[in-house]
Amino acid sequence: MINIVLFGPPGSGKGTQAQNLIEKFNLKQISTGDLFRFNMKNDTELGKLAKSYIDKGELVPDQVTTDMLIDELRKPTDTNGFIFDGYPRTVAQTEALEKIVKDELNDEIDICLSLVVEDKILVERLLKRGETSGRSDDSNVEIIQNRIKEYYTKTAEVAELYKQQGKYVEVNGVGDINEISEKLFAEVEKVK
Ligand SMILES: Nc1ncnc2c1ncn2[C@@H]1O[C@H](COP(=O)(O)OP(=O)(O)O)[C@@H](O)[C@H]1O
Ligand SMILES: [Mg+2]
Repeated sequence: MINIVLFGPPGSGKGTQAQNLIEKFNLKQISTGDLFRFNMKNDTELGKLAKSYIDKGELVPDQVTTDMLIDELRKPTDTNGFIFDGYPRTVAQTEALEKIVKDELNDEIDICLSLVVEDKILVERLLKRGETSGRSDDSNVEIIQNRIKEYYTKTAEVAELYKQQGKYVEVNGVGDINEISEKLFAEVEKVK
């Protein structure tokens, strides 16, 4: 089993790179953002709750997000491992994930791959994605700025925890998508 945390600010390319990692290593992606969007589209109770945060560019509370992640992880699947995309986003979630992976998979996180992209490029990418994604949180600059602010105030410190464990690797997220993937593949190969 190989378990990867894909880390980085909104728009850094986590979703894009997760697709390539899945194909390369036969992994299952667990994207908390995608799971919330699925629930919002289907207008579930969870979706309605999530929407009240996501539309403002805020993080959904830890407990709600973690419960949803556990449900997803418990679904039977034939996989070589997991890519966690968009989770953990807080210190509490990082601690929760360590416990979940141990309890549910009898395993641990092998590596935290962090995509580094400057803010100006993030905003450009997210506005462009908003033209076609229909995502309410990509629709205007204020919401996007708030998401980036949430990242720096609540999420960036997650990196420190993985650094302390010697599991943190930064990769430049600007440039050709396949070249970035190759760099990520090489880092995964080292811990596989
Ligand atoms: N290396 C890259 N170069 C240019 N654009 C990119 C790159 N990686 C991703 N993008 C674009 O940036 C936007 C955000 O990417 P995405 O993978 O959805 O990021 P995240 O999941 O981290 O929010 C998308 O529109 C995507 O097409
Ligand atoms: Mg994403």
